[in-house]
Amino acid sequence: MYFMKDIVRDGDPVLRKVAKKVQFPLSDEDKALAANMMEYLVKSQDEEYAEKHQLRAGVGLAAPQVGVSEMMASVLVPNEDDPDKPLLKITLINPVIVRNSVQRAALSEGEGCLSVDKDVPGFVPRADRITIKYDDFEGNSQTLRVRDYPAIVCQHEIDHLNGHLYYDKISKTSPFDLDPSTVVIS
Ligand SMILES: CC(C)(C)[C@H](NC(=O)Nc1cc(F)cc(F)c1)C(=O)N(CC(=O)NO)CC1CCCC1
Ligand SMILES: [Zn+2]
Repeated sequence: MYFMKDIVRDGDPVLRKVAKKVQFPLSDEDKALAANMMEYLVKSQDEEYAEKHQLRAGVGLAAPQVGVSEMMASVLVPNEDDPDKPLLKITLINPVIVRNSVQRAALSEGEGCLSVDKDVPGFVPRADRITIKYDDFEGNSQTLRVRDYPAIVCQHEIDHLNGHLYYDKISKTSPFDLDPSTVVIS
């Protein structure tokens, strides 16, 4: 299980590297890494456990954030209506975004990051819909099409694998200006 002490913070060079592709068959270490990353997200969304262990409730976690420069990220987007049926629960291995909609989207509250302790205000414009090619645990290539909030989370995590942080994408000149055609997601 990871705790906040295990999460690498901005300033550590590992967050600015392009991570290495994961090799198949998965090593025991990589299997454990995937399990531990998803476990963090599950436990951090359990209010009682998160409170007890002072965890920030996470919807996504990328391997570089726990100090492992490999192309693996976990995503767990809860479903307000039914906690037992998350909107998206997936481990993305060697993910590549192969299609971006022209339509842009941004979270109305801006973004944050488990690895960035400071608050950086401003809209983070992203694609509203994306198609991701990734490998599953057996090494088979899979395709995932996501839109809106789950797509924002996937883009945020895949950025981590390529050394990007959310605030890199906030406009320096006008952080709260948005192209009028951008979908604002609350
Ligand atoms: C940085 C933090 C504020 C902890 C953010 N959580 C979040 O935005 N809210 C949240 C948490 C839940 F558990 C359930 C829920 F529906 C909403 C987050 O996990 N990330 C993931 C991250 O830092 N990955 O590297 C930041 C988000 C900003 C936009 C997408 C991911
Ligand atoms: Zn992040």
